[in-house]
Order: sequence, then structure tokens, then C-alpha cells
Amino acid sequence: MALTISAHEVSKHNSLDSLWTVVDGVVYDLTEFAPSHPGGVNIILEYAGRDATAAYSAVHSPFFLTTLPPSKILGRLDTSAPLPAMWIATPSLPPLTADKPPLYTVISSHDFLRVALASFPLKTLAFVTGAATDLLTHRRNASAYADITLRPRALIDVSSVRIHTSILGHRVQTPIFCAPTGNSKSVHPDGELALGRACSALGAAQVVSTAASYSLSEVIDATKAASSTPHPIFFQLYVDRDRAKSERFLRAAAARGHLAGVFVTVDAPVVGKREADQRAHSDAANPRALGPVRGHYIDSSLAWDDLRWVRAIVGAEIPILLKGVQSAADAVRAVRAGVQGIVVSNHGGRSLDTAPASVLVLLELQRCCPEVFDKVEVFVDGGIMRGTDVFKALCLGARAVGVGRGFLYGLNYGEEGVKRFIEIMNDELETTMKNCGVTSLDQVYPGLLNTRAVDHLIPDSLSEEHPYAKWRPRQSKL
Ligand code: HEM
Ligand SMILES: Cc1cc2nc3c(=O)[nH]c(=O)nc-3n(C[C@H](O)[C@H](O)[C@H](O)COP(=O)(O)O)c2cc1C
Repeated sequence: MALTISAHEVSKHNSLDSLWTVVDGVVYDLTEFAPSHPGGVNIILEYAGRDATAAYSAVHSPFFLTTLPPSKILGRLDTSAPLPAMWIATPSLPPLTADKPPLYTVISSHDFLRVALASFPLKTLAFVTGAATDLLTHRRNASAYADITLRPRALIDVSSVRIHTSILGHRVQTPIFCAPTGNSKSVHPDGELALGRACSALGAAQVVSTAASYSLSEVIDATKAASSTPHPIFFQLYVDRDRAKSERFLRAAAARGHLAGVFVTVDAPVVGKREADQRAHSDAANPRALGPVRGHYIDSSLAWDDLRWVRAIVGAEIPILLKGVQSAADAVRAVRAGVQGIVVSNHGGRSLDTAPASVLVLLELQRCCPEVFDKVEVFVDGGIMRGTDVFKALCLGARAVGVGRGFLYGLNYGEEGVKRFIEIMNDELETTMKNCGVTSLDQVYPGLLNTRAVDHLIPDSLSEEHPYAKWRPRQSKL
């Protein structure tokens, strides 16, 4: 890359016909790439013909640029002459809006949420706290835990409790894992690296999203440097419409040699209608746009048979989990399809509003297909804010629980905040166990819960018919 290119030359390539941009002093030709940019073409166009370093670095690690074909790296920017005014664009993400209270004053996940509400930039706030349409599933994920009550046992020696367990053969120090979340750099510049370092320090498993700001490899490298005992790292897969791209990602992930498994997300064939996100991005320049372009690269034709394709790529050894199982019928199909684990999840209520709260689906599995718990490892996420929630999910057969937003609220304070979040949740779980007369996670079982307040909501058979409405559409005469 010997060529030096003047800012004046770059600025001529400022349209979709010829689109150059500069990141960290390197000039890239994004003409071919821009229309398929997973974050949408408009954001790239905004930086066409000028410097995009700040905007790029606000959401991405340097890794993504290395995935462009070498022919698209045109040269270095000539910085010997003064750069034109307005050439270096400011990032589209505004800085944090408020000072955060000291971390030691934050003592619960609700406190972390309060700090996020006061300090996240508007777009980040909408992205992280948002959910589909009326947020009913999002709220119900949490409130359903409150409807399930505990049945404590007394006079048991609980002076010492242990919360370690295993996930698909990997020992973890806590049953709480970091669920995959995209674009974590919008919360903190260290994004998934900080999540990884904190998980590694406290022995929690981590799932790295396809849409992560840092690549899986960067996360593995960062956490290896932080701790000598590696924590299990999983990769979450959104299958790309360009299947060859997903195949390359998966092969690279498998070849990296530190992959505990692949979570294939199945509850977001399209991105849900998240109105806070739409409002935060509404733009007079594109009045007809209905929201930020997210996930348009996801292949909505993905079907059960495609799991064989995933298996063929990752090989026989790496476990595959389905993330986003929302019915007993699909849990049974997943077992038949030969996966090693399922995650009962509705994407934190972000995909389909009024889908059932995930802990209720866990109960549905217990009622309609209990054998699933013996055949595969079952996990759950969505709405977990307290140690009591974790405990209840484990009593209902979850091997471990995922938390999405909570980790991001911790990440607001960087690695230390994530550590504090995990420690608070662990501490609450231990307190719950002691007060319920349980000293290790192999003692939890459904008898420690009263679920009567929600039992009437749980389907009572695997049948995919409505219990009494039998109407079917008539054949159209057209
Ligand atoms: C001018 C350079 C670039 C800028 C300013 C930019 C900015 C952005 C923004 C703002 C988003 C949306 C984040 C959100 O959802 O809030 C995004 C998403 C994304 N970008 Fe870029 N980007 C650039 C170049 C690239 C390149 C070169 C690649 C890869 C080769 C890339 C890969 C992605 C991916 C995978 C996502 C999707 C994340 C998701 O699914 O949410 N970007 N980008
Ligand atoms: C900001 C954000 C981004 C997310 N990104 C992804 C993703 O890239 N892939 C995925 O499978 N799930 C994603 N999820 C869903 C989480 O993995 C998880 O299912 C959900 O957040 C659990 O609910 P909770 O946030 O109430 O804990 C995301 C969730 C949030 C809040």
C-alpha cells in the first residue's frame, strides 16, 4: 500500500457510483460494499469522500476492515497538506449525556438500568432498552418471574453454598452467562472485549454475536491475555443471505480452536418493529424510511434442514444450540434435529410482541415434553433482573440462564461494571439459595416453586391445534 492519496482526490469519490472513505489514515473503496453494508447504505454514504474514523470506530473494531478484499485498500491519506474544512466528520453518536454515579453506589440490576437511562446517548438507549411494538413480551418476561413464588425450606445448614455448574461440559463459576448482543461498542468503546475480560475473571460463559463490534478472534485474544483459565466462549450465528459469508465466519470460528459451541438464533428471521429505535433514527432526509436498517442481511429462508448445513461446516465435535425456542413443539423438533442444546428465548421481547414470557415456555416444556430436559441442555433468557429469577429458572430445569441487557448496563462502566453486575447477581443467587435451604445447584427442583398463578397460561399438550377453535380458511375460488 505505497500509494499516498490526497484528501482532495478522496473527496471526489463521494457518491454511490464511486465511494471512497478514510479510516485511521487508510483510504478504502467501498463502492461495491456499501449497498450490502449490514448497517445500511445511508450511513456509509454519509461518510463518502471524507474521513469516517470517528463514526466507524464508534461501532466497529478495526477487524471489519480487514475482511474487505485487498484490492479495496487504495492507499494512505496524504496528511502533509491541511485537510479541507468539514472533511473530518464528527461521529453520529453523541457523547454520554450525564455523569455516572460511582460504581460502588450501584447495588442492583435496577440501579444499573437507572444509570443507563440517565447516561446512554439517545440512539444507544433506544437500541438497548427497546423491544418490539408495545413491549408487552419484554415486560412480561420479567413480571412472569414475579408471579412464580418460592417455597423455602428451613433448618438446613446453608453456611456454605456453591453456584458453579457446567455448560455443555465446560465448568463455569456461575450459572449466569452473557447472552449475545450486537454492537456493544455503542455502550462502551471496549464492547465485547470488556464483557469477555469480566466473564473470564469471574468464570462466566460468554456468547459473542454475529453482529458484535469485535470479532470472536479479538475477544478470545483479549480474554486469554486477561486470565490463564479461559472461560467458555460461544459464537452466535445469524445466517447471512450470502450463505458463503456465514460459512467463512463459521469455519474461521471453528478453526480458531477455542469455540465452546454455536448458538443459531431462530427467533429473528426478520428484525422486530422496535419503535424507540425507529424514532431515535427518524430522519428528515429519508422521510419514508421506517427505521434503522438492522439485520437485513439475515436469511429469512432458514429452515430446519439447514441445521445439517451448519453441522457439516462446524464438524461433529462443536455443540450446536438453537437460540429462540418458543414452544414445546419446536423443542421436540430441535431434539430430533440433533442439536445439543436449546435456549428458550424470545430475543428479550425484541422480535415478536405478545409471544409468551420465556419462563412460561420453560413451564410448557416441563408439562408437554419433559423428556427434552434429559436429552439436551436447556437454557433460558429474557427478563432476568434478580438472583431469585435465576433461581426460579434453574428450579424449572434450565442448566444456566442468559442475560442480555443487564450485561450492557454493567458495560456502561466498562469491565469493572460488568464484573460488578455479575458479582451482584451471584450474590443475590447465593442469598436466595440460603434462604430456600439449598446449598448447591444440583439440589434445585420444581418443588421449590409455586407456579399456580401462571399454570392456567401453560398449554397442556404438544398439539399444534387450538384447544377448541377448529375453523380453517376455505379454499379461495379465485
Ligand atoms: C464508513 C465506514 C462505516 C461506518 C460509518 C459504519 C457504521 C455502521 C453503523 C452506524 C452501523 C449500525 C449500528 C447499529 O445498529 O446501531 C453499522 C452496522 C454494521 N456494520 Fe458498519 N460501518 C462502516 C463500515 C463497515 C464495514 C467496512 C463493515 C464490514 C466489512 C461493516 C460491518 C457492519 C456490520 C456487520 C454491521 C451490523 C451490526 C448489526 O447487525 O447490528 N461496517 N455500521
Ligand atoms: C441490545 C441487544 C442486542 C441484541 N443482539 C442480539 C444478537 O446480536 N443476537 C442474538 O441472538 N440475540 C441478541 N439479543 C438478544 C439477547 O441475546 C437475549 O436473548 C435477550 O437480551 C435476553 O433478554 P434480556 O435483555 O431481558 O436479558 C440482543 C439483545 C439486546 C438487548
